[in-house]
Amino acid sequence: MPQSTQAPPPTHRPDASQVPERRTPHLPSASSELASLKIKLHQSIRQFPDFPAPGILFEDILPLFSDPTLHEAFIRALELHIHTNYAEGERPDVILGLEARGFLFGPSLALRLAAGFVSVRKQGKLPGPTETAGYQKEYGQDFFQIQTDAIKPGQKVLVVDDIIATGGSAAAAGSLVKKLGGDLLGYVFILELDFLKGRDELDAPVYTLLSSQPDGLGKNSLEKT
Ligand SMILES: O=P(O)(O)OC[C@H]1O[C@H](OP(=O)(O)OP(=O)(O)O)[C@H](O)[C@@H]1O
Ligand SMILES: Nc1ncnc2[nH]cnc12
Repeated sequence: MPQSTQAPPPTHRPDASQVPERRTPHLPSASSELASLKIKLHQSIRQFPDFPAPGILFEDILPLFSDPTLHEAFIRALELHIHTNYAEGERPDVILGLEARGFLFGPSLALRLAAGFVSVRKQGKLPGPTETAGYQKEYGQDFFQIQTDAIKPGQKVLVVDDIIATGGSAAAAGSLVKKLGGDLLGYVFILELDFLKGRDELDAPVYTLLSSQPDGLGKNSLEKT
C-alpha cells in the first residue's frame, strides 16, 4: 500500500488562556441517590382507607414492583445498606422473609448478598417439623411457622418484610429465629408506620427505607368505592 504523501493535519495548540476549565462531571453521592429513590418510592406507595377493616389506612407497596427501574433501585438500596452497615464476615447468612410480602424482595436481596433465603409462613402451610409463634398485628391475630431445620444454630439472620406496623409479626419472626439458635442480626422494612411504635417491640436493630406517609391521606390515597 503506498504511503500517504499528504502532510499530517497541523497539531492544534490552543492558547491555554482560552481553554475552558475542565470540570469533573457531577456524580451524585450515594446519599443523594438514596434520597431521590426514597421520594420515588414514597410516590409509588398507595393508600386505601378502611382496608381490610374500618379505621385501617392500608399502605399498598405493590406498585413499586411493577416498575422495573424502581424495583432495581430499591433492591440496590437495600444491598448498599447491608454493605455499608455490616462488615464482611458480619453479613447475613440467611435472609428470612415473612409471608407474604416479605417474599417479594427477600429472595432478590438474598441473591445479591450471596445469602440463603428462608420463609416464615402462616400456620399450616409448611410440611415437616415446625416451630410456631402466635402474634397480634394491626388488624388481627395470626400464627407464624418455620421449618425447624431452616436455620442452623449460629447462622446470622436478617428478617425482611414490607411493613412494620405494631411490630407483632416481626417480633414473632424474631422469636422463631432465636428458638432455632440463629443469631438475629436485625430487621429491614420498606415502610414503618412510626406512630404505632412497632420498633419498640423488637430487640435487634431496625432499618426502614421510609416512614409513614408524610401527607396522611395525600395524593396517593385512593378513596374506597
Ligand atoms: O407490624 P404488624 O402490625 O404485625 O403488621 C405488619 C404485617 O402485616 C402485614 O402482613 P399481613 O399479615 O397482612 O399479610 P400478607 O403479607 O400475607 O398480606 C405486613 O405485610 C406485615 O407482615
Ligand atoms: N396499615 C397497613 N397497611 C398495609 N399493611 C399493613 N400491615 C399492618 N398494617 C398495615
